[in-house]
Amino acid sequence: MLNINQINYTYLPQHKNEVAMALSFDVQLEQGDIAALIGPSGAGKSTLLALIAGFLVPDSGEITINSKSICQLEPAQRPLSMLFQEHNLFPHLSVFENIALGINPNLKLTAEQKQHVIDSAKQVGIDTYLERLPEQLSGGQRQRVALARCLLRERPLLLLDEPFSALDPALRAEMLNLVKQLATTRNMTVLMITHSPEDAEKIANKCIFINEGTIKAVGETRDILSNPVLPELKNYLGLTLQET
Ligand SMILES: Nc1ncnc2c1ncn2[C@@H]1O[C@H](COP(=O)(O)OP(=O)(O)OP(=O)(O)O)[C@@H](O)[C@H]1O
Repeated sequence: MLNINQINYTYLPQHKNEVAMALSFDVQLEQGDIAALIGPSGAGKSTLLALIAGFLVPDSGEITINSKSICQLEPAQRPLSMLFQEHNLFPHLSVFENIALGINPNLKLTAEQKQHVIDSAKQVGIDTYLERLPEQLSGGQRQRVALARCLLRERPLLLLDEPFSALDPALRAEMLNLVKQLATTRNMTVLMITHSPEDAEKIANKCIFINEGTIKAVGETRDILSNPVLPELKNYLGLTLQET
C-alpha cells in the first residue's frame, strides 16, 4: 500500500559548526497495517512523516501509495491525512466548521455533506459540541475533532505525529482504541510516531525502529518489543540497563 523506496534526504548545515544530517528510509506497509514508528529523539521519525506528507522533498528515491508515485503531488493532493500533537484546528472556526474543512475548504456544503459532518462527529463522540470553538474544548475533545476531519477526508493513509501524547493515560488509551476501531472498520493504513512502547503494543501490528536517520528494524510489534535483538533497540527500550 505504502512503499517507501530508498528515500534519501539530507539536512544541510545552516551554520559553520554544524554537520549535515543524512537520512535514508526503505520500508513497506500493507493496507490495513497499523504501524508504530519508534526510536530515540532525533532519530528521524518526524522527517520520515514529513517526507511522506510532502512537507519535505526527498533528494532521491520514490514514495508510492497504492502503486502510484506521490512525490510530484502537493501535500494537500496526497491520498493521506495527518494529525499532529497540536494546532490541528482553526481557533476562530466552530467544531462543525473545523470538521467540514475536510470536505470543502470554502465551507459551502450540501445538506448531504452537512449530514456527513454530523455523522463523523458522532463516530468520535463529539456531536454535542458542534457549535463550540476549539478553546471551549478539552485537549482530548480537540483531538477528536481533528480525527473526525481526517475521517471525513476518506484518505487511505493516516499519519499520526504523537497526537495523543499530551493526554492523560486513560484518555490516551481511549483515543488509541478509537483509532484502531476506525482504522479497522475503514481498512485504513496508519503510521504513528510514538514514544511509548505500551501505546505501540496496544494498537500496532507492525513496529518500525529508526535510529540515526535510518530504519534499523521492522517486524511484528510483539517480536520487536519483546525479543529485541539489536543492541540499539535494546538500549532504546532501556533493556541493557536492567541486564547489567
Ligand atoms: N530543519 C532542520 N534542519 C537541520 N536539521 C534538522 C532539521 N529538522 C531536523 N533536523 C535533524 O534531523 C534529525 C532527525 O530529526 P527528527 O525531527 O526527524 O527526529 P525525531 O526522531 O522525530 O525526533 P523527536 O522524537 O525528538 O521528535 C535530528 O538530528 C535533527 O536535529
